[in-house]
This record gives sequence, structure tokens and C-alpha cells, in this order.
Amino acid sequence: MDLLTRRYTVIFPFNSDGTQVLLGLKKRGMGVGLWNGFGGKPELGETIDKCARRELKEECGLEARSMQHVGVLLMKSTTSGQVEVFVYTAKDIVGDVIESDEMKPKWFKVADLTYKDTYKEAREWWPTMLQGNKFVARFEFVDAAITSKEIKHVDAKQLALLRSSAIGP
Ligand SMILES: Nc1[nH]c(=O)nc2c1ncn2[C@H]1C[C@H](O)[C@@H](COP(=O)(O)OP(=O)(O)OP(=O)(O)O)O1
Repeated sequence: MDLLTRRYTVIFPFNSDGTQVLLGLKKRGMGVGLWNGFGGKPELGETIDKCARRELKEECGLEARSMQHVGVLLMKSTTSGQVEVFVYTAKDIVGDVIESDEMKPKWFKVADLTYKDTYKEAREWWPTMLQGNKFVARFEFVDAAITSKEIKHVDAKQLALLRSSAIGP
């Protein structure tokens, strides 16, 4: 990670039997008009874990009683530089789902996901996440086109290492 890499979290809440996932339609800023998990940038000195929890609450009103760090996305693009996204899932959630300034939330059946209006690379790595695997995914983009992709399965220890070195600006 260098100083020019922008770091984010994204968290996907699931219903209790894991058949539905809550996605949010981004209402402004980066990724506007796209469905994604909930997330954003760590605040000054904030850990990645804390950021993931805070963004979940702020953007859709839910609290994660437990959450799992399941992956890291490393993306390089000719237009937007380097981005690192720490991916979490939360299967034990409490609270009522609310719409926020940033996100319009909606439950989707996992079996029926079409990837319509999601980030282009979502269809490449969401299936890995939805199958319960831990992963590091690398993508390179030239303009909007994916020119290189690699998805590696990793274990919790490897993810913990990547996470422990990551703290907000
Ligand atoms: N290419 C990409 N693929 C992806 O799956 N998620 C991405 C992505 N690029 C960004 N994200 C996620 C990370 C994060 O959850 C969200 C962007 O967070 P934010 O909207 O909070 O960021 P902003 O820079 O707009 O921050 P604000 O200052 O809060 O407006 O989009």
C-alpha cells in the first residue's frame, strides 16, 4: 500500500439463514446509481473494523453483532488510481433498516442476483464471497475495461495481516 492508495470498507448484511443480502443503491458520490454493500473511508486513526461497523450503521441503520472480514479488493485503474477495499459480511445483525442520505437499501435473494447496476467487477468476486470463501481479488482497469483479474483464496490469518497494517489516514 502506498500513500496514493485510497482505502475503503464495504459490508454485506445477510438475513439469518443467509438466503438474502441487503444491498444499497448509492444515491450520491462514488458509485452513484449502483447497488453495493455499505461502506466508506476510515476516519483519522480509525481501524478498518470500526469503520466497517460505523458505515453499516450510518448508511442503513443496522448494527452487526458479529461480522467477518472475508476479503480484500486491490484495484488499479488508469482513471482513478489505486483503491483497496476491505470486504466484510454480517450474518448476525440487529436494528431496523433505514434509508440514509447515501443509500437506498433493499433485500435481494442471493439465488436471484443478476448483477444489474453493480460495479463491473462485482460479478467476478461476489460469487466467491457468497460461497463463503475468503479471498484477495486484484483487478486492473484501462478506462472502464477490466484488463486483468486474479482471485486468490486466502485464510483468516492472511486477511488479519492485511487488516492489521491498515488504519485510517
Ligand atoms: N470499484 C469498486 N468496487 C466495489 O465493489 N466497491 C467499490 C469500488 N470503489 C469504491 N467502492 C466502495 C467502497 C465504499 O464502500 C464505497 C465508497 O464509499 P463512499 O461513498 O463513502 O466514498 P466517498 O469517497 O464518496 O466518501 P464520502 O466522503 O463519504 O462521500 O464504494
